[in-house]
Formats: sequence, structure tokens, C-alpha cells
Amino acid sequence: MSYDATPRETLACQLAGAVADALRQDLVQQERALLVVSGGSTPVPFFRALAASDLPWSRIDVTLADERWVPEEDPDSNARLVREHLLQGPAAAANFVGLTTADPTPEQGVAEVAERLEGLAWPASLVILGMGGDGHTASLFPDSRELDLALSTGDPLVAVRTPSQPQARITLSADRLHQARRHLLHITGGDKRAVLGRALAGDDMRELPIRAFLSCPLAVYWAP
Ligand SMILES: O=C(O)[C@H](O)[C@@H](O)[C@H](O)[C@H](O)COP(=O)(O)O
Repeated sequence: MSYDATPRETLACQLAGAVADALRQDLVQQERALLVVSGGSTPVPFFRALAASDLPWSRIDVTLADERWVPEEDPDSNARLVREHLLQGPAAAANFVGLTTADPTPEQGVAEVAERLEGLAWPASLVILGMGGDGHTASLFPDSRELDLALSTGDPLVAVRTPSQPQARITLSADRLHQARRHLLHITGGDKRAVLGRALAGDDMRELPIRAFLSCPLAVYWAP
């Protein structure tokens, strides 16, 4: 990391180092390790820093906390984001499991994706969460009709319709997101710091769904 790195670049390297260390630690004890990552724009420098890590990538499974129900070639696809920025170089040897199918809707594809996930090394070594300005994480949105279901079901996945979002989505349920040894939240900027502050000051998960992850250890990686 160069000394003229921005705070967000420095944060991304710190996060990548912590993730790589955790994966190495788990891979001493088990044959495979699972990493669950979020999409959006924040993770890009983290993905690039992690991709440069010296890891036994062929023993690592990678999946998403959530996905927009679009083809993987779509600019909005989280799978595309992971393939372009994380699964590069040696990290291309990782086993990536996406959350979409050829079905026209997530409701039609959710069972196939759930079956796909069952073959992964749960509990995940790490879940890396992001957060939106409305306190959503993964695709657990305050204005989603399926939020109560996503917060309470024992199913691994939920198809999500959200007025505030242009696309239908599929998300790991809160229960499945909790099936990880480590939870890390990666956010940047003053606005998200303020949202996290509000979340820490209350309990209503429906108001700010990130609160579903504030009752377990959560390493917060934040930069201005
Ligand atoms: O599909 C997604 O968009 C993400 O999984 C989502 O939960 C993301 O983490 C937040 O929306 C923050 O996104 P930004 O990093 O772009 O602010």
C-alpha cells in the first residue's frame, strides 16, 4: 500500500488483509472455506486488494449476499462486479456461485439457487456486508414487501420486490447471513456513518435492517 493512498484505499487493504487471514486460518482446519460478499460500489477496491492476496484460491468458494435479477452480463449484476474485480489473476481459481438462473423471475429461480448453495462450505468463514443510506444490507430493504419474511425465515434465500429498487432481487435471508463465523461491515462516508449511528441507537430492524446484524460481533470497516 503506497503512503499516498486515500483513506478508502487504505481501508480496503486492511479489510482484504483481515479477510485473507481469516480464510487462511479456516483452511488450516477445513478443506474448503466460503466467503460471502456484497455488491454495490463500495467493495471494488476491497475486491481488487483481496484478489492480490496469496491464498489457495482453488479451495475457496465465493458467493453473494444478494443479487439483482439481471443477466450476469448486465452492468448492474453483482456477479459481474465480482468477476471483474475479485476473480482476477490467481483469484480466478476460486469457485464462484452466483444467485441467478435463466428464469424470468427470482421467484421461479430461488429453489434452484438454494440447491446450488447447499453444496458450499457453510458456515461461511466471513460475510462482508454493505449498507445503503436507508439502512438496508444485502437486499433486506425497509420498503420491501418481503422484509419480514427475509428477517424471519429459515430458508436460505428470499425473492425480493422493492419499490425503491429498479430490479427484482434475490437475497440471502438474515438467518443464512448469520451462518458465518465472522461478520464485517464495509461502509464509507459521513452519511453512512450517521446511519450506522442511528442503527446503533435503536432496535427496530424493520426501520433499519442492518440492525439484524448488530446483536452479533460485527467488525465495522469505515473510512471518510
Ligand atoms: O446489491 C447491492 O446493492 C448490495 O449488495 C447492497 O446491499 C449494497 O451493499 C448496498 O446497497 C451499498 O451499496 P454501495 O456500496 O453501492 O453504497
